[in-house]
Amino acid sequence: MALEPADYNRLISRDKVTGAAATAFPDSVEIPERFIRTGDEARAGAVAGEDDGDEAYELPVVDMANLLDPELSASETAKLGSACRDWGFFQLTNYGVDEAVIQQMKDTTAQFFSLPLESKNAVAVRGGGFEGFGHHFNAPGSDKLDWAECLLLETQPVQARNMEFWPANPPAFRHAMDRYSEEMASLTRRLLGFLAADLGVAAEALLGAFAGKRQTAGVHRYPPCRRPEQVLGMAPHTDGFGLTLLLPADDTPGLQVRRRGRWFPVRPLPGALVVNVGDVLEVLSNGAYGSAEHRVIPHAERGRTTVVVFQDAALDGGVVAPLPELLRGGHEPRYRPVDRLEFSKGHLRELAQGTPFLDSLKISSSS
Ligand SMILES: O=C(O)CCC(=O)C(=O)O
Ligand SMILES: [Fe+2]
Repeated sequence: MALEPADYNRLISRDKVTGAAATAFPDSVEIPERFIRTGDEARAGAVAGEDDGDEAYELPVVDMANLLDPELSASETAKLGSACRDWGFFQLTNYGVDEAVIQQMKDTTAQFFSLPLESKNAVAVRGGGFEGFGHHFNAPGSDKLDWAECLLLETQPVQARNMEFWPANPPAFRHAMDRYSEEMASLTRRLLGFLAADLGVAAEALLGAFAGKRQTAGVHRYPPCRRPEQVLGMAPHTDGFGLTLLLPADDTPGLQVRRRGRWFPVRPLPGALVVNVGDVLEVLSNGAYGSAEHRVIPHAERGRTTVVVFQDAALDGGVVAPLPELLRGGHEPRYRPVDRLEFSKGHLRELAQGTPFLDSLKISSSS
């Protein structure tokens, strides 16, 4: 059974950005209580690079031009595979999308966020729903807010769009998002061919799992915060879809990836996308790829804007399970199959209450 946007509306609670929150952002010396994360586990953990000198801690970089070059493709595909196995994250360069589409997405996003709050609230979340302009998801057990504002939209398939949440101002936003969304869907298909080669399955098997599935966009703005150690731009989480593609609209750092217990800051390369494995792809790959936890820390002086696209996936019948091809030849499944809707509920429960979900699907090996 497919998960309808309406299902998300019942599962997710988002808050409208109020005038009080909006005035907290520019004047970030006195942080309102609702944003303060002091004592929060979410802020815990060593950050790599701050205290460990020469250790290499950069995210792997994968070059799409190399993937497409017959002479370099095999070694670049191996690099892509090892990034997905070892990090669950990589930066993608030379990804071959028309620069004008990227630039218009960045420009219209910046214009949208610079509008007065009343204009942005023309597309505000409604009734604690999922789509529209607001804060990120809120955990029912906690009323803490992220130091961020965010526009969430269903972008693919086209019939799933709810245009009342697509900003009419700036006037070029809708067109920009439409084109950007199409480009990201086709880039995803290109990447899936190489991921399939790395996993040793037919390209159609992986492409089939993503074909016709939802694409959701998250447009995020993290205002500067003069007390960044007190707040979070986004709490630690994994992404509950197949694959995530993130466009940094500026060069402000802030995203951190958890690997082997430490947080690794992502330094966006000019002209690169940040791509990561979501929970669904971890299961499809039978655990070969890992969906890594990540979080956002605001910058003390500079705002940060990102445009994120989540590509969903599932097997026939709307089931999330390891690709059957990976189980041939006696390989045991490492996750039990679960209906896509149950999967979303489990993931959202994890976001809200911290109950680990993917772990609950893992089949412990009998040997
Ligand atoms: O904006 C970012 O850097 C991260 C956003 C993110 O993790 C998400 O939207 O799931
Ligand atoms: Fe994320």
